[in-house]
Amino acid sequence: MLRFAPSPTGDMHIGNLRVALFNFIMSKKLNEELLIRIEDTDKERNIEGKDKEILEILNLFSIDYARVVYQSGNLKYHQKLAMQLMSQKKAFACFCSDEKLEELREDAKKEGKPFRYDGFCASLSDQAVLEVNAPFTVRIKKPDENIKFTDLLKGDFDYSPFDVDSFIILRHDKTPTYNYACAVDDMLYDISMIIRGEDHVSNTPKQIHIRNSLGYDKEIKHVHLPIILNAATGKKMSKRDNESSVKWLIEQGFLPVAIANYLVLLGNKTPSEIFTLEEAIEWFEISNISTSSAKFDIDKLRFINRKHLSMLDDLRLSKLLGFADEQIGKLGKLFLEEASTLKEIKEKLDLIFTKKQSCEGFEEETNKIMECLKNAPFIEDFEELKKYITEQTSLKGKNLFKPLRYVLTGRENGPNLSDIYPFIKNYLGEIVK
Ligand SMILES: Nc1ncnc2c1ncn2[C@@H]1O[C@H](COP(=O)(O)OP(=O)(O)OP(=O)(O)O)[C@@H](O)[C@H]1O
Repeated sequence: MLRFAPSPTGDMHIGNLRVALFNFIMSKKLNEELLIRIEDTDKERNIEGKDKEILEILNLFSIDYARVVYQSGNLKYHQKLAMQLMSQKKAFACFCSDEKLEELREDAKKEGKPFRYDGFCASLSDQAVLEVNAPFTVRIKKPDENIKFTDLLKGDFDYSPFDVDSFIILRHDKTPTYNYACAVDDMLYDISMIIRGEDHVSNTPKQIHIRNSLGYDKEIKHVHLPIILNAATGKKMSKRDNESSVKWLIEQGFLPVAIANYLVLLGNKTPSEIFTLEEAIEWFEISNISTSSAKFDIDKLRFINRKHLSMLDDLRLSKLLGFADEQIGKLGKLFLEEASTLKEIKEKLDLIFTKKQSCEGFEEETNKIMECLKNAPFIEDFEELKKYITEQTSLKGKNLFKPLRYVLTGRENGPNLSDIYPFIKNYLGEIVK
């Protein structure tokens, strides 16, 4: 089983989505199930409703999963297994106060060394532990040997016991810390491959050490994907960045298929530039992913979105634009030279259908054309339409074309009227109302 494990701490961004997509693709390739695990143990950072939003986004992208679990639901296992570790002397009660730990941190800083726990409580006798009447955390003992693992993308890693340290697994309130809950859950759900962002590389030896200590010997494969950076700030994308939020991109009119295409293409060797997820499942290889971080390039996404919009079925596009007429889908595609999203196409359509004022400098001509069209019979062809208006109004040349374009499209430039007309001829009454 594979897993995608988001925290419900903000809007899902495209860095998170890329991880979800790669897990989905690999679950299909390996013919294994995908688990969604909502990592909600850090109560203070959780935001109400974000879990539901994440699941809605996964559905929108057709990322199908076998089940959803909430990490907080496994508290009893986290605690039970911590007791097991304590009884086996692989973990110990730590009574060190926050103040003392802060002092150790300060000392390490002064010496230019990384902070490590000094091991004081590791050697307390059982009797001493029983006699101390103070709150305690549970720490796992650091490993005796180096923790090694191979990342399928980044190669071999080797961490000394000093790197791993004796770290807290249960807090004072006996809730699990991030690494502990994560390691236990990956074991409980029989996860075979962990695909996540490289911000988790340093967590991996700790999580392996926890499972080793619990006697779990099934090897889990690891893939740490490069981080996607915010193009403007050059920093790791965060759930607080609006313009990388998946919700925002969808609201702007980017198609899920295009966003997925962009995210799989980004920093990857692919046989073509434009593809669907189903196609990507055919040829996807972890080893083709670049190990360097990538910047989110919205212009590239706009280009890919245009391509997917142009490939959409006309009726489907029209429905996405709020109509149910394939002619409107065809019309929408005409605007793809200048529009890249559903929202931008919709803006052009709105200009056609909203009530017009008057074309500047051609007020009289505009009125004449409007009146003429209001009384016109149904005209099939644009050449005939021009002829008809000229016959009725004597307008021609610039005096005909400028106001006519304005009357039909609500603007002074854009695709050829002869290209637009076939798709709007059925709506003429509405357009000149
Ligand atoms: N900028 C990023 N690029 C690529 N992957 C990322 C990025 N940020 C997070 N991830 C990955 O997204 C997955 C879900 O993580 P999580 O929900 O904790 O997101 P987060 O953005 O790190 O959240 P928070 O900012 O609240 O810690 C993890 O596998 C994480 O490694």
